[in-house]
Order: sequence, then C-alpha cells, then structure tokens
Amino acid sequence: MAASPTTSPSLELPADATLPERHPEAPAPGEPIPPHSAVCFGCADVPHGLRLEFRVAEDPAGGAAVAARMVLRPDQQGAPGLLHGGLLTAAFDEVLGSVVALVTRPCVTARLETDFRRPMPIGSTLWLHARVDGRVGRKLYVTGTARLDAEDGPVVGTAKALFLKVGMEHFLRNSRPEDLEALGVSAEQIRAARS
Ligand SMILES: CCCCCCCCCC(=O)SCCNC(=O)CCNC(=O)[C@H](O)C(C)(C)COP(=O)(O)OP(=O)(O)OC[C@H]1O[C@@H](n2cnc3c(N)ncnc32)[C@H](O)[C@@H]1OP(=O)(O)O
Repeated sequence: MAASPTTSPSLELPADATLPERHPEAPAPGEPIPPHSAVCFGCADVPHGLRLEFRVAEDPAGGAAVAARMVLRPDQQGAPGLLHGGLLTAAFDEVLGSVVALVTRPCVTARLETDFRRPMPIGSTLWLHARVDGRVGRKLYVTGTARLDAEDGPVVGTAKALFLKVGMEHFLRNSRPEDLEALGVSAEQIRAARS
C-alpha cells in the first residue's frame, strides 16, 4: 500500500534499510505462533484480552510476515456495536511486535501510527497481516493491514511502526520485580541491573 502523505518522517523506510530474514529458529510459514507470555493482553487467553491468534505468513520477497485473526466481542465496544478504535491500535501493536520477533528479540514499540479506514462491527472477525519492511541497526520498520471478515476482505485499518531492539536490561530495570521473579529472575540479578 502506498505511504500516506501524512506519515511521520520517522516511520518512512530509510533508503539504506535492508530486508531482514526470519531468524533460523523462528517458526516457518504456515506454522502457528503460540502466545509469547501467559499474561499478554494481546495474545494470551486472559479474560479481557484481545486473544489474537497467529501464524507465520509467506512473504513473496523472503522477508518476515505474520497473519492473525481476532473476533470482535461485545466487551470491546467504543461506539455502540463498533470496535473501540484503541483496540485496533493495540491489536496492531501486538501483530507488528510479533512479526518483529520473528527477526530479532527483544524489541519494543517506539512509534506506532494507525489509519482507521472503516468501522468494525462487533461480531465480525479482523484478519490482520504484518510485515517487516526493513532494518537499519536497532531500528525495525514494520507495516500492517487489518481486513474485515476474510483475508481478502475490505481494509478497515492500516498501521506503520518503528520498533527498537533493546537488551534484557530494558526489562530488568523497568518491569515489576515480582513479575521478573515469577519468570525465574533472581532478586540479585534485578538489583545488579538497577545499581
Ligand atoms: C516475543 C515478543 C512478541 C511481542 C509482541 C508484543 C508487542 C508489544 C510491544 C509493546 O507494546 S512494547 C511496549 C511499548 N513500548 C515501550 O514501552 C517503549 C518505551 N520507550 C523506551 O523504552 C525507549 O524510548 C526506547 C527503547 C523505545 C528508545 O530508547 P533508546 O534510549 O533505546 O533509544 P534512543 O533514544 O537512543 O534512540 C535510538 C534511535 O531511535 C530513534 N527513536 C527513539 N524513539 C523514537 C520514537 N518514539 N520515534 C521515532 N524515533 C525514535 C532515535 O531518534 C534514535 O535514532 P538515531 O539512531 O537515528 O539517532
């Protein structure tokens, strides 16, 4: 899809960007991508979560791509009977983050832009697609599309994002200690990262 004329300059693919390949240990096209965490609002089976379901998609140019689906529930309304717009942005954050994770990890969202093209009725299914368009150093440039009720359905939203590769210290320094400890990180490791 052509870039919107209002896209932030920091989201435009730089001329020196290269197309990154999937990591050798990442799942192959057609394979499902399991939730990356049991508590994730985007992909885990948690009560108010988006419950996105993923698979690796084929990318004609040999890059990294994912496809995902999300059923729109009554507890996700903004205007009556329609999906809350912020939840489309949250879905894009998860889907674009997931495709970046096929290339390298960990990464975090630095900037995310959503274009809302059509209303999204509750009860319908969003079919999302995302692709890593290029990488320059720590910066990964990603785009996504959401379609209604079929993989080739009408486009309801598009997104562009910049993700940045970070080190594990990003989480050791910033996440709640009790959540890190639940993952097996020792109190000493947390103290050392924060000293
Ligand atoms: C298996 C995993 C599956 C994951 C799926 C889930 C996906 C969900 C992902 C998320 O929601 S992550 C949570 C939301 N994001 C955050 O909480 C990030 C909060 N922000 C930060 O921690 C820092 O601002 C950040 C790590 C993004 C950047 O800080 P750094 O100190 O590492 O970067 P720095 O400021 O040195 O900037 C590096 C480059 O990026 C550029 N940059 C940084 N932030 C930017 C921004 N916001 N917009 C545009 N450019 C930006 C910056 O200009 C610079 O460009 P140059 O190298 O060309 O000089």
